[in-house]
Amino acid sequence: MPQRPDTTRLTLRRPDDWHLHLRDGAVLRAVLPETARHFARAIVMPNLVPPVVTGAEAAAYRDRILAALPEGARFTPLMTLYLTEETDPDDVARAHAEGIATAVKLYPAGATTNSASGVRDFDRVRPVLERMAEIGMPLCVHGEVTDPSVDIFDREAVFIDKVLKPLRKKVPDLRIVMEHVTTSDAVDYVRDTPRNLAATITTHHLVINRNAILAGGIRPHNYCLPVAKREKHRVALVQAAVSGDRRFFLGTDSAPHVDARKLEPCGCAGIFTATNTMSILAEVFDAAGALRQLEAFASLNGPQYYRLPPNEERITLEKGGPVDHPARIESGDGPITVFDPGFRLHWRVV
Ligand SMILES: NC(=O)N[C@@H](CC(=O)O)C(=O)O
Ligand SMILES: [Zn+2]
Ligand SMILES: [Zn+2]
Repeated sequence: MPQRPDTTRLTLRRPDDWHLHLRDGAVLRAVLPETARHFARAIVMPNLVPPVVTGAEAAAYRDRILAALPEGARFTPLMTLYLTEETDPDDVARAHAEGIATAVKLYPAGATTNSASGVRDFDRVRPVLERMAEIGMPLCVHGEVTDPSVDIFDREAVFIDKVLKPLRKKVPDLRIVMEHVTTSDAVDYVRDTPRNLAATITTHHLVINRNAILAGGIRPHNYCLPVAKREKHRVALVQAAVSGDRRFFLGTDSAPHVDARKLEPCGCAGIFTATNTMSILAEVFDAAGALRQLEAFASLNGPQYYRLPPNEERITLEKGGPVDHPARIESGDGPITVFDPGFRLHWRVV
């Protein structure tokens, strides 16, 4: 007889976060322990001010992260380089060969928080992309067009047609990760693409749809980019995440901003989920009857696409009475609100 799954305890390989914002200074020191507690590695986003563009800048940022780690933490930051139209292909290749940079990050200029130095003319970065294709270095993409005439809820779908498809034709050997996908269009595109394309899915996009931002009052803490879409898109994301399909894996996009910056009349985009991500994911996968796929999504598919070994260590999650997480964490620059999924959590990392 097949063994009945144990639905109150779940052991999996230690997870990794394939899309994470750690910031710098006081905020870095406040948020890093939240990720290092559960995650072994993370792809660290380079959108600091000024951005992390060169290999030397990535090495210096990595050193600041390592210096901010709590005593005894076992956590490896995997660094990314912020792609600009001035990026030097040789510098990128060197940083990759030396193990300083794992990937390059493409922000269309103006698409999201701290993306002003991003790419306007994609032909100008062709030489970098071609070199990356040669050496097998992945490109992480913020997949939204910035054309103000395109509706904000359509910017991801339009990006696929107007930017990603042509780019993949021009540089077919480039290995791409579509970051934080939010639409069934992106899920379908990844599913229909046999090679060199994968996608990260965030914690919050598995949980909220656009009502969580706008219904019953405006909720800045649920505002991020790409903005959450209709319920049918959230359902498509959950289906992709629990499917076991190796091309979908966890990138929390945990993006801390101090509350003062979130609550301004023009508040910034980003949701901070590092603190309760594993509890939320267990709840989502449990509700979908797919707890056994959580390891693939959080611990196996990412390393496979990045051609890294999965972690040997294990973590155990346990289901019990309601689990409380702090509503906010303190940083030297002010409080940072932790994402509220809107339902009680019962899973905790033991
Ligand atoms: N996701 C967000 O809304 N914000 C991110 C940037 C990004 O990942 O696009 C940030 O840096 O705050
Ligand atoms: Zn982004
Ligand atoms: Zn991000």
